[in-house]
Amino acid sequence: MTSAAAPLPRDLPGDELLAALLAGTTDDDSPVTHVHRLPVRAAAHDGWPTWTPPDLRARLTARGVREPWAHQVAAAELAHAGQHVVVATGTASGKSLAYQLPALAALAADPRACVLYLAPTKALARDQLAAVAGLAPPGVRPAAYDGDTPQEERDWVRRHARWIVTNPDMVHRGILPAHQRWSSTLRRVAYVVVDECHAYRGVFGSHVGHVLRRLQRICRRYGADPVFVLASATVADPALAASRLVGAPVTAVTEDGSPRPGATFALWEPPLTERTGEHGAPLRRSAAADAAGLLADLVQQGARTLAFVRSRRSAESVADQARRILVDRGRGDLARRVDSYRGGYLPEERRELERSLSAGELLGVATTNALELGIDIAGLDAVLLAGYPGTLASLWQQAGRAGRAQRESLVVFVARDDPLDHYLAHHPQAVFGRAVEATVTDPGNPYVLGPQLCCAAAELPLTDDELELFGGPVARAALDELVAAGQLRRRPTGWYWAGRGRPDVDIRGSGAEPVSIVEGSTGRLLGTVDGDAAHSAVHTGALYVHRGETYVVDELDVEDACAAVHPESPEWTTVARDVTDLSIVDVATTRRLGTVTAHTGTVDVTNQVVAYQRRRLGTGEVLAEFPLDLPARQLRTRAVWLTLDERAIQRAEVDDRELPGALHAAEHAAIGILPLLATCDRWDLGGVSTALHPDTGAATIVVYDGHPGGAGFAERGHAVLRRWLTATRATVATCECESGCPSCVQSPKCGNGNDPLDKAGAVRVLDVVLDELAAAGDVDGPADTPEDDDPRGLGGAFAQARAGTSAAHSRALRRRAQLGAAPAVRAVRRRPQPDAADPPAAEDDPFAEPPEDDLVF
Ligand SMILES: Nc1ncnc2c1ncn2[C@@H]1O[C@H](COP(=O)(O)OP(=O)(O)OP(=O)(O)O)[C@@H](O)[C@H]1O
Repeated sequence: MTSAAAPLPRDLPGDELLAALLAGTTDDDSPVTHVHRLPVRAAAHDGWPTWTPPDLRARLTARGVREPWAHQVAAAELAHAGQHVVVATGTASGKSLAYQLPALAALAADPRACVLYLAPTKALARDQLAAVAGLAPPGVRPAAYDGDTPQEERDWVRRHARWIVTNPDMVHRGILPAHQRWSSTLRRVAYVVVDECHAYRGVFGSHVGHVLRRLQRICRRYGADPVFVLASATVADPALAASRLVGAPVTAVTEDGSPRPGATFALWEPPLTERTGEHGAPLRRSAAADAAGLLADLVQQGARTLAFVRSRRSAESVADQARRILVDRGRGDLARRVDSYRGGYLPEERRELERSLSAGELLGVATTNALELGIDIAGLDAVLLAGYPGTLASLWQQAGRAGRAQRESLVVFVARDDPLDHYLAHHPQAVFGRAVEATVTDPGNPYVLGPQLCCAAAELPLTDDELELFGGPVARAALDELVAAGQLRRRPTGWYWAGRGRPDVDIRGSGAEPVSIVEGSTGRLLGTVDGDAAHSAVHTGALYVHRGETYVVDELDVEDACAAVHPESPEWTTVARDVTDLSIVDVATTRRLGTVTAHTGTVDVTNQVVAYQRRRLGTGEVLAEFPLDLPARQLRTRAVWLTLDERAIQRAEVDDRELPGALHAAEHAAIGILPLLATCDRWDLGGVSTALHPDTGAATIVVYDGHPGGAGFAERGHAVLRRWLTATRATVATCECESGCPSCVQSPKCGNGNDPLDKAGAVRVLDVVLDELAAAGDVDGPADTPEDDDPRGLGGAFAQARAGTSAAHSRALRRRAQLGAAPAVRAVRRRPQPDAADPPAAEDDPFAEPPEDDLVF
């Protein structure tokens, strides 16, 4: 045991740190599946643009920026020349300077000019505010206008600030609806900065795309034509993604001129243990447990380390476990230098944690992704990622926090017991040889477009010549429908909002009202749960975890959107059981591949949470099951589905008894893998598989977007079907478990309790589908060409998918118009219980509770 005051080893390079972590393990029992070296990159400088104000240059030089890097100059020159630009260079590559230079120069040249800066997180907003305050001359008066800005300060910000730090939510709810009051600012906006633009994806991203279009429209009406500067360290095909986000051509600057220190990057998979879970499946040691051990080891090596985890609760428990390990080793002195960081801490607590980590007083911090974006903490010795953070973009963002000027750092990705993590641990090329996933947004989604057009019309009547900005023909079809539904009125001068008050549009949610969690005995509001997840997460009897504390739900009142809870720490957890029915509304695309057919289209999903199980903590043993009486919920969305005819099933050699389990297992694994190719999480997706679907008359596997109207994920899956299913098959086939486990075919959110599942059958079914794809000469757009990993390839495939989507949405809109404005959802009765002759549909439920994203406001 080391003595309490033992000196720490210092400044070990990444490969030596890794060797220290692995000391005592043999090659056979090493959890490391791959080691990758990221090379050092030298800096490329360029001269200051001639238009740089001398005092700005002096202030930057005083802060250590003696000469700008080449990409900063390239982006700044484009923006200065009036072109929309996206800076897509690495983490901590000085992207801020790329927009600060032209924007502060514009403010210096025109004492009336203003800048709107949009950030996806409060932490980043505050960080940027402080940075600009240090650079801007006094007349600029940078200020924040967000949910935390006191009412009395808001008027001041509107009247006096010339650099306004805000977010898309405030633009949507605060600025645009009150544009008359904001007119003196809006007519002077020279630049709109959209920082960390990859954060705007899926349904939220599609809404943000429209908020930016609305902003442009209103600015133009007041005579301003702002230049958009976007920034992201991790966005695939940045020009395409940024153009889609702002609705105008954007030029990308991607050549990174900043110096990069090298790193050793290890992939790590915790071993299988003796423990078993559902249906006796073997379980791996948890990623959190391994991360806590590694954090303690690294702290003991004197390495300043961040451990990224996937929930707030985990941040605290990993820090706690690491401290306990250090105390057990007699290093109480080091245990005091380990802490946790997450959203929900007071701002001053967070600032203090950031400061002490930067200063080296803290050596180890377990954090949620709250520390992922933009906060200028770099120069760390090591970063641990406990579980895949959901996107490759986030993985690189988090990994980028490690990196010291002189010595190479260490990054360790610790895989969780889940198909995607398992796949990545065994397919290094999927981490290191691949561009980040396409940032999928779909501004044509009728559930986004319609409400957004209402907002626009309520701000100022929409005119014919503005429709192009909102999607052209798709927007016109949506307007016709809104007029038919009485929400808008068509007049010779444009489309007018006909409703009362303002349209109430939530750009972050699906529209479902959030459910309040209230402590019954005190009436204290603990927090809220997303309305979509509420039935699964806070049904009566559910175990609910809030900031590390456990509560049991006494009653969920659906009408009042309120769950009453009491504190309790039982030895069990709860898992909701649900039933899902899916009916096909219309088919947008059909690809016949011999005995298999692939489709995309619109589906109606009806989901009902019908019961819950109590399961023993640790073992997962089912202790009891209780019925629930909750209403069914309905979702009209987009899906991709495969049908297999009799010949395909015969070739796969699955009999009637095996077929439901084979399809169900393939569906689970496919859902687990799709986030590899689209910026979504498995919790954004749902699925249904059945040996005989009434709408297709065949064995069917459906994967659908868990958001009303879809978010582009299903179409993305269809566009890259071959790569998606190849990776799915590899995940299932290479998993060392015998008959299915959480690393391959079990799903944490399966409404059927992961029953039935047939792992071997799934591989054979996927083989047949892949054979048919190959025989049909099917390629995933440009993505299966030799430049398979080229981000432009992904973009090309996406562009194709988008073209299909718009047409499909027009059809969906027409169809909805025929059905009447309110989407008529066909309720389908649940099929009978398992039976070889009439097997049930097995589903994966997107309504279940997702992991936490700590990024958002
Ligand atoms: N040309 C330069 N020369 C030296 N240092 C620079 C230069 N440009 C920026 N820096 C420094 O690099 C650090 C990172 O800059 P910045 O935070 O702008 O990077 P970023 O790309 O926005 O980071 P993130 O990926 O976290 O958003 C800062 O400390 C900044 O002062």
